[in-house]
Amino acid sequence: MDIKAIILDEKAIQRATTRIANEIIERNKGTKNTVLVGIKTRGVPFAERLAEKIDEIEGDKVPVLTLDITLYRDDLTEINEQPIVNDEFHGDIKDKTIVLVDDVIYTGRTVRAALDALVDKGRPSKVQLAVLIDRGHRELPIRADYVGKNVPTSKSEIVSVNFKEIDGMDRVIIRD
Ligand SMILES: O=P(O)(O)OC[C@H]1O[C@H](OP(=O)(O)OP(=O)(O)O)[C@H](O)[C@@H]1O
Ligand SMILES: O=c1cc[nH]c(=O)[nH]1
Repeated sequence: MDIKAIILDEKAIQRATTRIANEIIERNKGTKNTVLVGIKTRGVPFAERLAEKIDEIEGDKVPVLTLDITLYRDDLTEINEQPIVNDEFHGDIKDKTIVLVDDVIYTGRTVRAALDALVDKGRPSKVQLAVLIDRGHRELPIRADYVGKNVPTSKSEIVSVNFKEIDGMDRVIIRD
């Protein structure tokens, strides 16, 4: 694995997380009716970190739910197979403000599948999207409301987000 660049280090991830947590609070004038929904795999620890930050800032414990979407797409190829959604989601989202959380947005297909899964579970009052990295190359008309960092990439590159909870370290790298 050739690391071409370290885009964010641990401190930078912390700063981006704090900023997004503040933006979520500001945009929604608090977080009273808010539920964070982390998209597996790394959307989940990111959502948990955002919830922790929101609690620190607002003293408000927002629920974190987990959405399990398994992609059968190899990010290195141009094959665009549809994500498979596994039904592991337990929580009431009716009339809630949902913030979908993922580590990376690329084609947008994962988020589209997550939106489909979500509306099957109930009718949220609104859905917003938070990502740590937007690497461009969208194939669907989907954009994030909260972005840690926009990273211009070529299609052949891969952005890897590493979180301590899963990978033993915090960093975001670009590799070939
Ligand atoms: O916008 P898209 O083109 O759908 O790509 C973004 C998705 O790709 C990554 O997931 P990955 O498939 O690597 O699964 P993982 O998170 O379980 O590792 C990332 O975590 C996003 O969920
Ligand atoms: O480069 C990419 C593309 C999709 N998802 C990732 O996590 N990285």
